Amino acid sequence: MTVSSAPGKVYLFGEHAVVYGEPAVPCAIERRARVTVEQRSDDRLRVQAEDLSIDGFTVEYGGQHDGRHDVNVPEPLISAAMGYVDGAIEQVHDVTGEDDVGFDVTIESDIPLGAGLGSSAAVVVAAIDAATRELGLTLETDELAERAYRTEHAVQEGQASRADTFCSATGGAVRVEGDDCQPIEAPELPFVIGFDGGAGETGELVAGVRALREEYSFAADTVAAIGDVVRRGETALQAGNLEEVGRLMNFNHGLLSALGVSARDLETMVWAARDAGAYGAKLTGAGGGGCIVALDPTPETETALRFTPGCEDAFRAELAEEGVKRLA
Ligand SMILES: Nc1ncnc2c1ncn2[C@@H]1O[C@H](COP(=O)(O)OP(=O)(O)OP(=O)(O)O)[C@@H](O)[C@H]1O
Ligand SMILES: C[C@@](O)(CCO)CC(=O)[O-]
Ligand SMILES: [Mg+2]
Repeated sequence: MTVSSAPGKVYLFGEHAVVYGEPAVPCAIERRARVTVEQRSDDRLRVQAEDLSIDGFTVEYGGQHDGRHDVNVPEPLISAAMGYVDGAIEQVHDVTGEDDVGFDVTIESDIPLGAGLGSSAAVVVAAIDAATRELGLTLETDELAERAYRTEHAVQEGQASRADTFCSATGGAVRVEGDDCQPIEAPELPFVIGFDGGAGETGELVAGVRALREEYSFAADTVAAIGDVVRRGETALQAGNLEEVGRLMNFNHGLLSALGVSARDLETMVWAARDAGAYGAKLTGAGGGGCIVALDPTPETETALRFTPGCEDAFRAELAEEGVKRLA
């Protein structure tokens, strides 16, 4: 039995634009997906996802489509989850050369699903790491990140960046631009997260931005403008100037809004955070619903979010210095 965990993330700057080669700065947070893997004596895959709904579900299958599951979880949720786990195991078969081994996989996670905190990347990174180690192979972090990226790329139908998977594998604050991925130094960042209880479909939201970009040159300019905001944001980060970082987060949010990936609850939470005195606030991740991230060293934003209609949960997030953790 082998166990690995990997963290989720927030985007300080640059989601969506990073898919088109602009830089982005995601930061890993201490909310993790933990994946336990045990090799089977046959070639089947059995996946138990404890947190996919209140009840969790188990699905066992030998091929892509003969899934049988125990509890009443909506079919689209199951096929989405199986896409990531399937993809991760495919990478494991590929990198180890052992393509006829089966696994029992258990996923436990405290990252809300589809909410912009990188649950998919964390699950994929932890699953690939645990399953390769179960077969006696420990991947270097860069190789692990690359394999996890290929999985997200396949599930998101060819539209993914390396940002989420690199950040989850490496931990800390990182900078990603195309295939250039680097850890960066960052000052203490007082993250506050607001969660509306909802989710967005990353693949669909990315496809929406792509379509806008193709239809309107000003949408392409908006994506390029996000890149400019990120570059200024990096300078502000290096200088430890949180006021400027916050102002640029606000700008970044406005541009994401223009690209159609915000939502009413996200706007309400962003404004509640700003009114409470946060340095800045923006949606994080793919959008459409889910989470916002604000910077506030005082308790004001968290308190305000708790009383904001549409906000289901508000919490502080610590930077996760460590990416993948090998637990057993
Ligand atoms: N605990 C889990 N168990 C099983 N599958 C999970 C779990 N957490 C996430 N997943 C898979 O990841 C999918 C969510 O990925 P998606 O990329 O849409 O959102 P996210 O990664 O949480 O947010 P974002 O990409 O915006 O940061 C789920 O539909 C599911 O397939
Ligand atoms: C929207 C996006 O930029 C981030 C999702 O967390 C997609 C990606 O980078 O693959
Ligand atoms: Mg994701």
